[in-house]
Amino acid sequence: MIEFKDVSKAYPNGVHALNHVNLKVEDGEFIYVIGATGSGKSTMIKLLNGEEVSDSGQLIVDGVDVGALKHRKVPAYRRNVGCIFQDYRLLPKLTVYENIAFALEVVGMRKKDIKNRVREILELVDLKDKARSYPDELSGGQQQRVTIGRAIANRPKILIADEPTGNLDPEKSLEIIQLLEKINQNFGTTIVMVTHDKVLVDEFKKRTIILDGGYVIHDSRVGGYRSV
Ligand SMILES: Nc1ncnc2c1ncn2[C@@H]1O[C@H](COP(=O)(O)OP(=O)(O)OP(=O)(O)O)[C@@H](O)[C@H]1O
Repeated sequence: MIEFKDVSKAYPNGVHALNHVNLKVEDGEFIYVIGATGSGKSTMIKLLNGEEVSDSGQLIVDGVDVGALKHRKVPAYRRNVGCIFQDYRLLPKLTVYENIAFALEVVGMRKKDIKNRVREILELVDLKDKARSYPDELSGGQQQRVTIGRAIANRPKILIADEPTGNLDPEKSLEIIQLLEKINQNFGTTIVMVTHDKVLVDEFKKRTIILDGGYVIHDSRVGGYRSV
């Protein structure tokens, strides 16, 4: 479970990016976080992946008080929280296979297990035929599917997606949301997705959180832009 308990975060320049956020996300939920530019969405994600620490309040993820994590424990925590971004962030000199395998090598998985796991992942993200390709030989949608594969390679309990369809056309965006839904259903992965994509939010309705000026101003179980 993810629980924000009265969480506030200001940056050194005095901007209050999040204010008294209270939010509970149960295991296996798939939620959207929406809001205008500067409303605090990325800050929420940075707190979740341990990149930033709140000034007050508590963020509990899977029983871990993230703000109180010792520096050396952050990498282990991050293994449980997969992240994908708008700008893919693949390693350009590694093939698709190697990009995914890398995430498993760093946690010390055996070579044989890595091979099996990467094969499974490539099947899931429908890129078996691109294993030997390099990122710049792939379309945007394909690159995003590789990053999703890499993010879930370690079977994290939580997957955070920061505008995963931001650079994609509607058809490719649809593929990405369908893939995320499959991961959510097949593995029970909790998914928190920040998005500006009104069409997706309206068509694939899910619990939707709206941020405004760092405040949660709406938490709709019905979802969809029109109903909030
Ligand atoms: N590192 C930083 N230092 C200072 N201010 C920051 C920093 N990061 C974000 N902010 C400010 O905090 C506020 C919230 O920013 P945040 O990036 O969380 O918003 P967002 O909702 O993700 O915006 P966008 O949709 O444009 O990505 C904004 O006013 C922003 O200018």
